[in-house]
Amino acid sequence: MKSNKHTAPHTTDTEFGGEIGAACLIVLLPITVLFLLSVCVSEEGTVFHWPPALPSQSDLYDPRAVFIITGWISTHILLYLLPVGKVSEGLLLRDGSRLKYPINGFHALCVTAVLLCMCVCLGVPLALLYELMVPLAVCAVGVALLLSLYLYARSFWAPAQALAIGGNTGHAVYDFFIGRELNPRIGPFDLKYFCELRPGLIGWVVLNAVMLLKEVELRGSPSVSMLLVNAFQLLYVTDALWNEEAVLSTMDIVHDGFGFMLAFGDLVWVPFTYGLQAAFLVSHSHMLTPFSALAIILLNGIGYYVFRKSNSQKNQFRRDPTHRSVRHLETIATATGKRLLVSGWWGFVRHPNYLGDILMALAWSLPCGFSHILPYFYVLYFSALLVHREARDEHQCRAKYGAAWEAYCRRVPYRIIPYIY
Ligand SMILES: NC(=O)C1=CN([C@@H]2O[C@H](COP(=O)(O)OP(=O)(O)OC[C@H]3O[C@@H](n4cnc5c(N)ncnc54)[C@H](OP(=O)(O)O)[C@@H]3O)[C@@H](O)[C@H]2O)C=CC1
Ligand SMILES: CC(C)=CCC[C@@H](C)[C@H]1CC=C2C3=C(CC[C@@]21C)[C@@]1(C)CC[C@H](O)C(C)(C)[C@@H]1CC3
Repeated sequence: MKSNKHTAPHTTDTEFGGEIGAACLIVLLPITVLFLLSVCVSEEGTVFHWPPALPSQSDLYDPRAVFIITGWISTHILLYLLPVGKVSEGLLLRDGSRLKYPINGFHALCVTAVLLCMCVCLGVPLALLYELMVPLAVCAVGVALLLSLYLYARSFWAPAQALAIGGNTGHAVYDFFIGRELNPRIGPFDLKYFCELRPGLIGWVVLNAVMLLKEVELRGSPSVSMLLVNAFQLLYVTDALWNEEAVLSTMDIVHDGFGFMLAFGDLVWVPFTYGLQAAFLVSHSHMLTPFSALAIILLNGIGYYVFRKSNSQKNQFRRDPTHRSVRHLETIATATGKRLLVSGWWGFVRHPNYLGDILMALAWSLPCGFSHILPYFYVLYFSALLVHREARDEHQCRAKYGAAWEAYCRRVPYRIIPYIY
């Protein structure tokens, strides 16, 4: 990949099977979401039933879904634009500038929680959203598709230094999928940053709450499994929004363009597949023994501890290596002037944060029992995503740090799971 700060980067390395892989994913990803949701809400008891009960054409569209999705996204645009919370600067861009981002995602979550409670108190039939899951997902796919077309079109008017390194092969389908522009903005409104943390992530936990309400409607009270899935995933989303500033240094914001992959991932994949366990529990109730409930809580607790501690340690070290919480850690120098941690969490494995995330993913599936593979979809997909992400990051770090990275890999030989991988 070649670029300098004034010429458009020209991408030569492709991922996801290049143009053909991208074309297949654009078609297959939405179909997968609709398939998973349809299986989830069907009463089918065990593993897979073939042929699956696919939704009919009339199940796919409902005007109420269009109204709800438009209202939801508009509410979150308004909450994003509210002048509350601090404003932070992102990392240094190729042209030497830094963008400003509002840090008010946690406020948006709190306002959403208040609105949700008001709806429950006023008797708004929120459980109805359970029946609308498929049309809601179809409508969200439509929004992601329109947004990606807009992003692709506008990228041809963007200055060369605003383009991402990875999405400029010149092959339309691939570039549309990966995304050409790094930080597309309408005035101060950052489209990628907004989509990454607001409508999809908060939508995910709201849909979970709807599943809980539906279970109460059907069975009179929520099951322990449903309460655990809701609590674990709410903790994860609250943590993401509480630590919103840390997102500014993730690969998605710093490196990846904004195209169909992230637009679909943020607006459809996250809200409609990350919470499949709760949707599954509505149609397939599962009783947990007190011992298994405690074991699952412990697993989620350990996963969260590893995830949060390791992410915070690296973020603190990158922000201020002299801070008392990190200054005792052993490091190695790199030619770029930055140092790499080789003790503490980052001396245990090369991606301790991924390990914690995978342990939590497992804890979110176990409350659903073992009668069906569907609640395990998230942990399986997520492990594959993190193995792929680890390989991408490794490639970038090797290019960035050269010999120092090799020394780090010799010192810390395991990538995610000690003695296994
Ligand atoms: N729920 C979900 O769907 C997803 C969740 N995640 C989660 O998001 C979080 C962030 O993950 P991600 O953005 O992939 O990347 P990481 O937070 O793991 O960051 C990787 C970067 O950290 C720096 N780094 C790596 N090793 C060291 C070291 N030894 N010392 C100091 N710095 C080091 C390097 O950047 P540099 O040196 O330039 O600072 C590297 O590029 C993770 O917890 C992950 O599990 C991620 C994807 C999806
Ligand atoms: C199949 C497909 C289209 C995948 C696209 C991948 C995206 C779904 C994920 C890429 C990176 C993500 C992150 C989060 C959510 C999923 C996506 C968008 C994240 C916001 C979840 C909460 C975490 O605490 C996080 C903030 C660290 C995380 C950032 C990366």
